[in-house]
Amino acid sequence: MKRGILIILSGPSGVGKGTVREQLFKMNDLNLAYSISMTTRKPRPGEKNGVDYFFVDQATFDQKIAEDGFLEYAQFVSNSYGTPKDKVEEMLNEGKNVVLEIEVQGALQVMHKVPEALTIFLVPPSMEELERRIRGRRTEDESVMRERLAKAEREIKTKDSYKHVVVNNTVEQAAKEIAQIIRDHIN
Ligand SMILES: Nc1ncnc2c1ncn2[C@@H]1O[C@H](COP(=O)(O)OP(=O)(O)OP(=O)(O)O)[C@@H](O)[C@H]1O
Ligand SMILES: Nc1nc2c(ncn2[C@@H]2O[C@H](COP(=O)(O)O)[C@@H](O)[C@H]2O)c(=O)[nH]1
Repeated sequence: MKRGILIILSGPSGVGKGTVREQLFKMNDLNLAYSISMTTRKPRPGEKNGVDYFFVDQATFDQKIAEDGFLEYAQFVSNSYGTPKDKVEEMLNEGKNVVLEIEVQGALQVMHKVPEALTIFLVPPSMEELERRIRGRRTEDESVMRERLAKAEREIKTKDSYKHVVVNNTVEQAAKEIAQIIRDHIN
């Protein structure tokens, strides 16, 4: 069986990565599988363990680091996030095109380890719109939101490290552009 490809979908918090990803997963020809990350962040209302994330405490996360169990991991605004590597490997071997929806430090680690990965950076139409989106989601308190927005300014400066940069004007347009990038890559 042909091995799948690794796809990194990165971009600042609140830009719409998760929303665009949901749209992409409706396109069956892309043969996508989602890598569920591990995090020490507390679940938001509606988030499910083993679906949105594996929610763990810091000791469990640190144990996973000690076992060399992550493809990449990073600290993001007071919480740890990482990609469990065994599952990614399994899905790639099953021929799936595996999507990592991760922040910039982790993305740079994967680019180093897997230079052939397809890397896509999603940017907002403007910083004002990014703030509107992250505020509109109502998942973070004011101080965390400010930290995420400050980080976003720095993250966007790394966009040229990615093979593709896509503006998330509308979910449909961004998903369509990313789907085409993936199709061009796999076909
Ligand atoms: N193109 C768009 N136009 C308007 N609103 C959007 C668009 N894309 C996403 N949104 C909204 O912006 C908010 C943030 O989106 P989402 O949670 O998908 O971002 P994210 O990049 O995955 O964030 P995080 O990295 O923090 O998980 C959501 O309320 C979502 O509905
Ligand atoms: N480096 C990694 N970043 C990850 C991973 N899983 C998610 N993320 C990114 O963290 C921020 C914050 O996420 P949130 O769910 O708290 O809003 C966001 O940019 C995610 O894409 C991971 O495994 N590694």
